[in-house]
Amino acid sequence: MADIIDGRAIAGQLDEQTKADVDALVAAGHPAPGLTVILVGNDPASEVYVRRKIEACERVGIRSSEHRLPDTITQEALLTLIARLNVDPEVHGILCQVPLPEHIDTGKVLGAIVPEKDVDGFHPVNVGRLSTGTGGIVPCTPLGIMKLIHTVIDDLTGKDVVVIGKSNIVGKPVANLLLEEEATVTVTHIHTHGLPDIVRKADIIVAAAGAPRLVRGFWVKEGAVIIDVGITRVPGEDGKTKLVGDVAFDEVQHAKAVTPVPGGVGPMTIACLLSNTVKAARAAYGVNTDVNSDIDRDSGHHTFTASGSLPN
Ligand SMILES: Nc1nc2c(c(=O)[nH]1)N[C@@H](CN(C=O)c1ccc(C(=O)N[C@@H](CCC(=O)O)C(=O)O)cc1)CN2
Repeated sequence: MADIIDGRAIAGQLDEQTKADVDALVAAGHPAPGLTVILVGNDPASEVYVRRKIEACERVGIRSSEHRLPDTITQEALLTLIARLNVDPEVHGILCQVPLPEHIDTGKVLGAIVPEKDVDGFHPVNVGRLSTGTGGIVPCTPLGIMKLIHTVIDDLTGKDVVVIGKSNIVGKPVANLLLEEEATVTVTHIHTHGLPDIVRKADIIVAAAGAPRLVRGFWVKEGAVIIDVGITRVPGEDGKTKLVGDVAFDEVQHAKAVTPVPGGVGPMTIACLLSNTVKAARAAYGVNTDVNSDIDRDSGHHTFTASGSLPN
C-alpha cells in the first residue's frame, strides 16, 4: 500500500512555524506582516481560494486586506491600485488571484507588483532568479511540492523526476527547483509522445497537467513517489461534484507514496503563501536577511542580493 502524504498535516506544521515567526516579529516591536489580496470577478473557485487565504492569515496573525473588483474593471485601474500598494509600507505581500478576465493582460499586471512584495513569485525578476538559482521569492505551489517530496526523500541527487505540465505557475518553476537539488528532470506535457513510457522511468512524478486521471497505474514504477497537483471538479455518482487529481489514485497502490486530492498539494500552496509573506516582511524590516545567500533549502526561499546583480 502506498503511503499517503498528508498535505493538510504538513501545511499545519508549516503554519505553526509561520505563526511563531510572526509572533517573534511582533515581540521585537514590528507590526505584524501585511498581505493584500486582489480578486477580480466572481470565479467560484477563485472565491474559495481567496477566502481560504484570508482565513489562513487570521490563523497565523498576518494582517490581511482584500480588494474585490468587478470583472469590468479596466487594466489601467488595476495597475493604479497595484502602484499604490507597491509603496504602502504596511503591505509586505501583494497577490493578484489568477485567472484574470480576458481583457486584462495578466503578464502586465503580475509584472507590475514590485518583486519584493510579489509573494506569489510570478514577477519576471523572481522567475529569472529562480531559473538562475540567484534568490528571489519562490512560487507557492512549487515550494509546497518540494516540501512534500522532502517528507519522503531527503536527497534528490540523481533522482529521475518527470514533471507533467509546463505551466509558468507549477511545471517550469518546480523543474528549476528540482534541478537546483541535482535531480534529473524531464519536463513533459499532454502533447509529449510516449508519455507512459517516459513516466514509467521516474523515481518521482509531479503530475500538473490539469487532466483528470491522466496518470494510470501502469505508468507508475514500483516504489515511485507521486505528487498530484491536478484539481478538477467532476460530476460524482451522488449527483454532487467531486475533486479529482491528475492521477488515478486507486491504481497506484504500488507507489511508495502519493499525495491525495483534495488534501495534498492544495493546502501547501496556502501555507507557503503565508511563509512567503512573513519572509517578505522580514526582508522589509531588515530582519535576518541573508544578503547574497543561495537557496535556503529548508524553506525553499531565495533571498534578494543587495546589489541586485546576478552571479556568473
Ligand atoms: N495568485 C495566484 N493564483 C492562483 C494560484 C496561486 O498560487 N496564486 N494557484 C491556484 C489556486 N490556488 C491558490 O490560489 C489554490 C488551489 C487549491 C487550493 C486548495 O487548498 N485546494 C484544496 C481543495 C479546495 C476545494 O475544495 O476546492 C485541496 O487540494 O485540498 C488552494 C489554493 C490558481 N490561482
